Amino acid sequence: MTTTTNTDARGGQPILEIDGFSFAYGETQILQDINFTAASGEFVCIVGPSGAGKTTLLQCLAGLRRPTAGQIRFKGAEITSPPAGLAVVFQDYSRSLMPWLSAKENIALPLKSAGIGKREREAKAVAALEEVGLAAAADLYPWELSGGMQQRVAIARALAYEPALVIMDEPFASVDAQTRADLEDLTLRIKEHRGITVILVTHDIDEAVYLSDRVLALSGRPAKVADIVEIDLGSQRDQITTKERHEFAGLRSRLYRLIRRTEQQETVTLLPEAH
Ligand SMILES: Nc1ncnc2c1ncn2[C@@H]1O[C@H](COP(=O)(O)OP(=O)(O)OP(=O)(O)O)[C@@H](O)[C@H]1O
Repeated sequence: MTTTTNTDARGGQPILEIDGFSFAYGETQILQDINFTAASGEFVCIVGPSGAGKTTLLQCLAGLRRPTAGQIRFKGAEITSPPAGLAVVFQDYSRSLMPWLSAKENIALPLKSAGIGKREREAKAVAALEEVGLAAAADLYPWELSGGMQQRVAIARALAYEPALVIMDEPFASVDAQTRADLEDLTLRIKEHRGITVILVTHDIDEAVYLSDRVLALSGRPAKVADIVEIDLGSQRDQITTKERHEFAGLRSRLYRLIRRTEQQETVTLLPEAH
């Protein structure tokens, strides 16, 4: 295990450091020379064209895959397997929740593997359900809950673990627009309240601007960092007034251009040569 004493842009110990990171599936290079540092308490969204390698990067951050070059560090220690203090929320809540367990039991299950006693597991599960506004659904099964409620259970399960860093892969992609907005605001509130760091992959540029302190934009094949965009919209976000601001529109256009440029470049590369 390697440890470092780097500091982040705010002068503190960075919670996450991606250092000269590259990844290949066999001969196919997917991500190349990615460098990024997240400060404790930051909300970072990762955007990029489809197939850029965003999920692959998250899997490496979560310790589920190893980089083929470079290093990822969590609290200064190299990630070589899923580290304690880091929780993951996936898009597909229907597959991530156990259908034969109640909401409360789904949340308590990973705590059992962490060696936490029965009464404490139960207390943590109930508290986490309260935090996501689902106290009344503790004894319901996933199939008795709406999609948005199931994703709240998945978020509660991550929170019960009391992580310092939550990694989310397209967590709101499978719910309707109003539920999505509610879940975005819930995630912002939890992040603020708990002071945790969130790294979230999304296809939705508006969502990235709305949620983030910074957006990491990936582009190219293999994907590299196209830009790291500061989202200077203050810590209080509102679905209507924040999105009405001209700064919001400017940031959204800037990110769209970055992503579109990549997609156009790819189209040009794929066109057959003229004879
Ligand atoms: N297990 C795997 N083996 C080989 N190639 C893979 C594997 N998983 C993903 N890939 C390829 O790696 C590339 C990046 O995939 P990844 O899912 O990380 O991209 P993504 O940016 O998350 O895509 P999307 O936005 O469409 O979800 C794609 O070309 C994909 O086909």
